[in-house]
Amino acid sequence: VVGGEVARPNSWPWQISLQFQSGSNYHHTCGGSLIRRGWVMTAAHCVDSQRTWRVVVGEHNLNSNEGREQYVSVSRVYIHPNWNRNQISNGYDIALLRLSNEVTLNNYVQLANLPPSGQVLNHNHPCYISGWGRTTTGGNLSAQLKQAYLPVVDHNTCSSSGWWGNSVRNTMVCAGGGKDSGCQGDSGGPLNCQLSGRYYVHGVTSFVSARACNESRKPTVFTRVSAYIGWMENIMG
Ligand SMILES: CC(C)c1ccc(NC(=O)[C@H](Cc2ccccc2)NC(=O)[C@H](CCCC[NH3+])NC(=O)C(F)(F)F)cc1
Repeated sequence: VVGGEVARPNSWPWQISLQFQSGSNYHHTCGGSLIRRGWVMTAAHCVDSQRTWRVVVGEHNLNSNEGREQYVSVSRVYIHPNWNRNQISNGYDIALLRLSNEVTLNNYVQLANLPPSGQVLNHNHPCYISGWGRTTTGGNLSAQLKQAYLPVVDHNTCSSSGWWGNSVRNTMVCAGGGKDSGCQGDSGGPLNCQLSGRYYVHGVTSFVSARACNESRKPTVFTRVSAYIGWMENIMG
């Protein structure tokens, strides 16, 4: 996350860290959202390679053990069948991870609220991105979970010339476009949008400008969760 601030610990209790094994260590690579005690929603581009994954829930500082973390391995990866890694602008950047066992819910670990199928938010609807991604373009990951206020940019604006043009579809959500943005390492994480006093995970972080994470008029682009509710329910049962 470029800009924004460090989140109050566990204030986004469905936020997970997706990590891959490298030797005897694990490295954070993407975010995700806990949507059932045994299921995580993330981006397809995070998991379209053969790696040993683990999910950490209840995480805040990646570099210290704060006693709230639960570590669980991934038993199966379900990537959307239409995902094409060479055509990120086609969308379908969404995947489900079946966990090898169910996590315990508590004050630090909660399920995400998902939006109703088909819901589209209006321009400037209040949302926050959260993640451990780079804090500047080309910079380092954040040790602590960060958040930034990224209001929705409607499709009409986001797909206009000077903005993302025809690189965005209405199965995506744009948000931000100013000084604050997502950045590498935030992929797969949630766009948390407020609806009548509760937060819903309305987006899955997908892409930013290749020039600069917070390039102006290139809002962070998210997979629109409400476009994939049916697919997810089919997989999870
Ligand atoms: C739609 C098409 C024109 C398009 C394709 C790719 C991009 N962006 C990108 O590729 C930039 C590149 C980059 C790398 C490092 C630092 C800064 C920027 N990376 C990204 O946007 C990666 C997803 C890449 C998936 C590739 N298999 N996502 C993210 O960084 C995140 F966190 F915002 F979700 C932007 C647009």
